[in-house]
Amino acid sequence: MHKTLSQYLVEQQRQGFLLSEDLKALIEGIARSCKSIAHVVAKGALGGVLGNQGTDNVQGEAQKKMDVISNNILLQANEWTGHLAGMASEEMDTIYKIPNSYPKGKYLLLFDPLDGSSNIDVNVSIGTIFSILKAPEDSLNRELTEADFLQAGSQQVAAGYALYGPQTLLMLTIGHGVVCFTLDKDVGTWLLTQENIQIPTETKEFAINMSNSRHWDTPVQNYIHDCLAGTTGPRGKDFNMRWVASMVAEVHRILQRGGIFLYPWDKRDPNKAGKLRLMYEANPMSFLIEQAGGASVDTVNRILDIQPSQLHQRVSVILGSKNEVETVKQYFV
Ligand SMILES: O=P(O)(O)OC[C@H]1O[C@](O)(COP(=O)(O)O)[C@@H](O)[C@@H]1O
Ligand SMILES: [Mg+2]
Ligand SMILES: [Mg+2]
Repeated sequence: MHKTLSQYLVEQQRQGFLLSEDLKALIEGIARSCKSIAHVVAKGALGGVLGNQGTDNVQGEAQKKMDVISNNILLQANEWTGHLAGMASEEMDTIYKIPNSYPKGKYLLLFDPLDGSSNIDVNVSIGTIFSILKAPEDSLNRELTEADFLQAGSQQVAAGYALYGPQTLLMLTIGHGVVCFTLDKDVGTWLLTQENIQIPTETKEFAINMSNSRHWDTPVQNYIHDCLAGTTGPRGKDFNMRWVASMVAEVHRILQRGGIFLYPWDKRDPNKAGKLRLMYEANPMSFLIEQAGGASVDTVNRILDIQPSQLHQRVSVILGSKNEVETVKQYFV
């Protein structure tokens, strides 16, 4: 018999893994929101949810209808529960403070409501990424500010993602390893299907958007060049390549069978630190990857140690199998 998400969380509490009632209920609430999003995603053209919304988000990216729908589902499902002080999302200009008419809680929820937007209309895997922080103690008796969210990824108390693919999955860490739940759509329940997920330390598979290669920095060019050289090159082995263009799908593959994922800084827009967002993508994914025995860096620095200075901050990301990340780091020193 598979355990349900609630049974798993109660068990974690009993084992003393510092899981408050509020945090437990918050995670269950996020999982319920992801179930709703999965339902809408699956309707596709029948639900009239494909295509563009006709608006841009704060980062100047065209929003898909599903970006906006998913964002609203997460806001509406979690604002009234009393577990949160505020929320922040890739799709909102600034933070969302819990309205005064609702009870205020002690956690902050940050999310990428729909990751892999370019894949929505072509029926390729997409997901929802989330990160939970504690609101600073002193913020509970005053107006919440953006600065309250600017905490290093190492401060996360939980993180995870839902993956809307051939199966609907929920990957979760509360700081004690990584577990995976599969949505049983017949009964609408998340059931525990994998525990103690461990990323193999070695790999022969990389994921990078090769079309950007002429814009890469020299260390990235050198690293990929050596991978492509295969058995006759300095790495002495043949590599395979994958690029789904949904970070959730790439990270999921790496959590299952190892690999390395790179979305590095490049010269297309030299003032941008990278494409991916630190608070909504890089931090939660880095927490999961480290909890599964992998590594995650910008170039040489651990992503979870970065002190954010802006809510929508971007970052260069290199994550995956530990020894391969270590190898890439050597190209930067
Ligand atoms: O289209 P590109 O440049 O290959 O970028 C793909 C990357 O962009 C992202 O889609 C960004 O996520 P959003 O869809 O949430 O904007 C990542 O999931 C993915 O790794
Ligand atoms: Mg994303
Ligand atoms: Mg997104």
